[in-house]
Parts: sequence; C-alpha cells; structure tokens
Amino acid sequence: MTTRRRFTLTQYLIEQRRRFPSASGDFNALLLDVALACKAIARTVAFGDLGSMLGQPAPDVTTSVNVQGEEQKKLDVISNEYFTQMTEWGGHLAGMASEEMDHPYQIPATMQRGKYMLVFDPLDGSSNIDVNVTVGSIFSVLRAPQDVIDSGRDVVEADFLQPGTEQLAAGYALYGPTTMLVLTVGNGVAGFTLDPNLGQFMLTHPNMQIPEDTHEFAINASNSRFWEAPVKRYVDECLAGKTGARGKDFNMRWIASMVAEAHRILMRGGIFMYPRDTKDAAKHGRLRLLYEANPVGMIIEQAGGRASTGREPMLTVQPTALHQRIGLVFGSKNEVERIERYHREPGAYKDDANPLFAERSLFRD
Ligand SMILES: O=P(O)(O)OC[C@H]1O[C@](O)(COP(=O)(O)O)[C@@H](O)[C@@H]1O
Ligand SMILES: [Mg+2]
Ligand SMILES: [Mg+2]
Repeated sequence: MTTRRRFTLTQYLIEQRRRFPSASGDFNALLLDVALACKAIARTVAFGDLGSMLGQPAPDVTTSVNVQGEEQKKLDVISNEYFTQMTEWGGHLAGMASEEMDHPYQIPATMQRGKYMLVFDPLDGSSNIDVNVTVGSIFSVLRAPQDVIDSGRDVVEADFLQPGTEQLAAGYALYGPTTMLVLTVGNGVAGFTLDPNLGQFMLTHPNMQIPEDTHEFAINASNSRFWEAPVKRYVDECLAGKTGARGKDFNMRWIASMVAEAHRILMRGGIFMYPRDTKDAAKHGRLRLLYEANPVGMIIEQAGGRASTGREPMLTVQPTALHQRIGLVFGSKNEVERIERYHREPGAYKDDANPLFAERSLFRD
C-alpha cells in the first residue's frame, strides 16, 4: 500500500523559503506563531457554549464596544489575545494592529522586537458565533519601516498605512466544519486543513485558482436602497437572469462572514460585494481596508481573481487611517472587471430616476 505524501504547513513554508536563500527564518516562524493562534481560536470556537460549562468564558457574551462602535463578543476579545500572546514573544514583530484594538499594539519592552508588523481581524463574522455558523480570522504581514527596525522605537499608526501591494503575506483561518488555513506568501495560494489528530495544518489545496467567470454573487440586499447606480445596475442584471442583458441565470449567497464568502469564491468562483454606499455619510463602506480588504485582496489576486473598490484596484489604495473602511468588490476576474466598467460609465444606467432601472429593479424603493 502506498501512502500519499502530504506536506505540513511547516514543510510548505520551508519549501517557499528556498526562493530566498538569505532569509533568516523569522518570517516562517512568525507565520507558524499565527497558525498556532488560529489553532487555539479554532479549539475555543469548537467548544462553543460547552466551554463555559468547562470553566471557559461563554463565547457569545457581549463584553464591550470597540473603537468602531461595534459590540465586541467575548470571543472577539479572546481571539485578539490569542493573536497577541502567541506572536509577540518570538522577536519577529515590531508591532501589531487589530480590529479590536483602538491603537497599535506595542511589543513589550522586555521582549525582543523584530522587522515585521502583523495586522489582523481576530474574528471575522462574529455575529455568526451565536448561531453556529462559520467564522474566521484574517491577517496580513507588512515590513516595518526601516527606522522602526533600526531604532526599535514604538510603532505608530502611520507605520501601518501601507498600500496592499506592500503586503509580504496574507491569510485567513476558517472555523467551519473543518478548520482551514489559507495562505499566500506572494507565490500563489495554498490551503491547509487542520488534522485534529496531529494538531497540524496539512496541505490539502495547493495552488488554489479562481475561475474567471461565475454565476454566483453575494451582497447584502437589504442595503439596496443605499447602493450607487453601477452596483444597482450589476445586481439588477444578475436578477434579470436569462431574460436580461446577461443572458444567464445567477444564484445568490450571503453568509455574513466575509471570510467564509472569500473561501467559497476561492473554491468555486463567484463575486462578493460590500460596496461603498450612502447608508452612512461618515463611512465609505462597511469593511476595513487594512485587515479585511487588503489581505483578502492579496489572496484573491494571487489566485487569479481580482479585488477592487469598484473604482480602483484595492491593493493600490493608499490607506489614511488604521481602521479605515472601504467599498470592496472581489472574486472572479471578469465579473469584477465588469463592475469596474459600470463605475466608469455610470451615465449608461443612472439611478432610480432612470426609467429602465425603475421598471426592472426588484429592489426598487
Ligand atoms: O450582514 P451585514 O450585517 O451587512 O455584515 C456582514 C459583514 O460584517 C462582517 O462580519 C464584519 O466583520 P467583523 O465580524 O469582524 O466585524 C463581515 O465579515 C461581513 O461581510
Ligand atoms: Mg471582520
Ligand atoms: Mg472581527
């Protein structure tokens, strides 16, 4: 009997490092620390309410409100702690930033500081915890500015304001029926499944690729009255199906965990939209640029898909704030390019005042 050779995450990272013979190993060590944090979160998530019976905190209890005015579940806070505690000690990081922390996190002075910065959403889709639906963690690795590396000074917000093109690695963990880690170090995308017996992430999805075309879209349709005309046009055409401009039927999905939607799209194609809208004039979208849109954007593009604001490629956006929100469209390349085209020609399908739209829109006010 022959056993099929399986790579662990560690072996995959060693293999990737061969491309950089002078690499110190810090980068790989950091990613393994992140993977350890994800395993710890996966275990806490899997215990669910049983955890509290066994003396652990109940994951669905709301504790406080974060900098963005959103309620923090206990599991948001616990996951944030797993990330900081399991990555701060290794000497690889100059600092961190997270959805759940108002300001950059400083590596304690008693610990060695390194050359990378970790940015993360410790638990994405946390409103789904109470209903036992897939959640995940999203992370991005940046290089610290040279003066931070040289001086070992505290990191400040401005150090993190790097466009997505500067990301050295990005990934997400998925806490669903199986626990998975999906990772790019800038050389394609690989997916690993957690073997609970070994406690190891095993390479199960090498070289993930997104089909260029799709008939599946994901958007929170309850926001339709706030959408801009190009998005209304796109969704309306999808809904019109075979009888409309697209000449084919579409299917719709909405999990309310962006990380789970990203995974579905990586596995079988599709398009996800949380576009800029007019719901709240103070917010240019729902999702966060540095720890949601950019890492997912890098993964999607490394898998042959496309990520965009609708107006410009996501990864070229110059961030202006740590917790900046942005309109996000990603997925199968041809569909994202179509939406970008609709943004360039808004006059072709104005808004609700446009008689054509008003007649055909299923989401009309
Ligand atoms: O369905 P809604 O309420 O529009 O929002 C869902 C979106 O909010 C998010 O859950 C935001 O992430 P957090 O749980 O990290 O705040 C996304 O994953 C998801 O796409
Ligand atoms: Mg999130
Ligand atoms: Mg979150």
